[in-house]
Amino acid sequence: MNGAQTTTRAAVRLTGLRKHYGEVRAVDGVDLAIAPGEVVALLGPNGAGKSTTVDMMLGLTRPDSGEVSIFGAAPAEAVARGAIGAMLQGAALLDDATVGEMVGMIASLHRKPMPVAEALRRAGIEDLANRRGTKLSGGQKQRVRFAVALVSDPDLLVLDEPTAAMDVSSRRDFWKSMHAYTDTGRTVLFATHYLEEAEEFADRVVLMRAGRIVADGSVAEVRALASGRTLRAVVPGATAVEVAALPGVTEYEVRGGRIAVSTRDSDTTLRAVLARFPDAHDIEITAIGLEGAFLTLTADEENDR
Ligand SMILES: Nc1ncnc2c1ncn2[C@@H]1O[C@H](COP(=O)(O)OP(=O)(O)OP(=O)(O)O)[C@@H](O)[C@H]1O
Repeated sequence: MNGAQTTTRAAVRLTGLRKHYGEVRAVDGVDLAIAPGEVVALLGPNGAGKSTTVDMMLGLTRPDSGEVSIFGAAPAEAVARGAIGAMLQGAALLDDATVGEMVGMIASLHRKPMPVAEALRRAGIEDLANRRGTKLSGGQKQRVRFAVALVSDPDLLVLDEPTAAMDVSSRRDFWKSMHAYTDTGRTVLFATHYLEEAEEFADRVVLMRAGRIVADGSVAEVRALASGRTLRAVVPGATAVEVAALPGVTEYEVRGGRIAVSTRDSDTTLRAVLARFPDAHDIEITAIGLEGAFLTLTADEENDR
């Protein structure tokens, strides 16, 4: 865990980052180092502090305390150098300009942009080059924002919920283009609500809750933090007291002859179920997924504020 903390020159290094809004501790002491080439998913429930963290990384919000370093420089400098490409939630697009003009305008602000046609191709919107901002669907606008993020040919891409408003097939295409980009060794940090996107596309998952990082590691590591299995079975006549007494059980539910238990040791629990309830049938054991880990690790956030 935190393997990247030891690298000498991190792509991103956040140290003791804090941002409070009155009573709300939007970001409450975040330390994070991302090594060049890593693809990191920033996960967390609504209000966890993801967007505030991203805004501070980009120099859009000034931290109350702590530091942000992007390839060893302050955010404003990294942005001016074209080292960061950002795709923000609902970033404004120009209604009267065409897609090609918009991406071209951003390209002209940078010293070494990639050709506009290439940015459009990478974002999968070559066919929209002449379309005006007002005529774009929500998902198409997202791709235009992606092209804008790419056109400076940045080493670090920061994406806040990039696939919001995209349908399933656009989402798949988006991640395909993203892969093509990360295969060239670029660093990516993306905030998302989609656990499957984190599982599928990130090398590393950083889980935030109430302004803090509560888990950081590979998908498998984060999943293991909330390790355990769920055992479900039809067990005629089982009572709550009997089920609660089964070995290994941490949580249980008994309803209409069906039991569902969370267990630390599913082998032992299963043996006990079969010994005590020979009529048990339709037995199913499932591993806790990233979703289970997410729910466990982000539970009780209201109590933390
Ligand atoms: N400008 C602001 N003024 C006051 N409070 C703010 C401001 N920006 C964010 N907050 C609060 O800070 C907390 C963290 O918000 P933030 O947008 O960073 O969370 P998030 O993890 O990105 O959430 P979401 O998944 O809903 O986008 C929330 O409680 C939010 O209401």
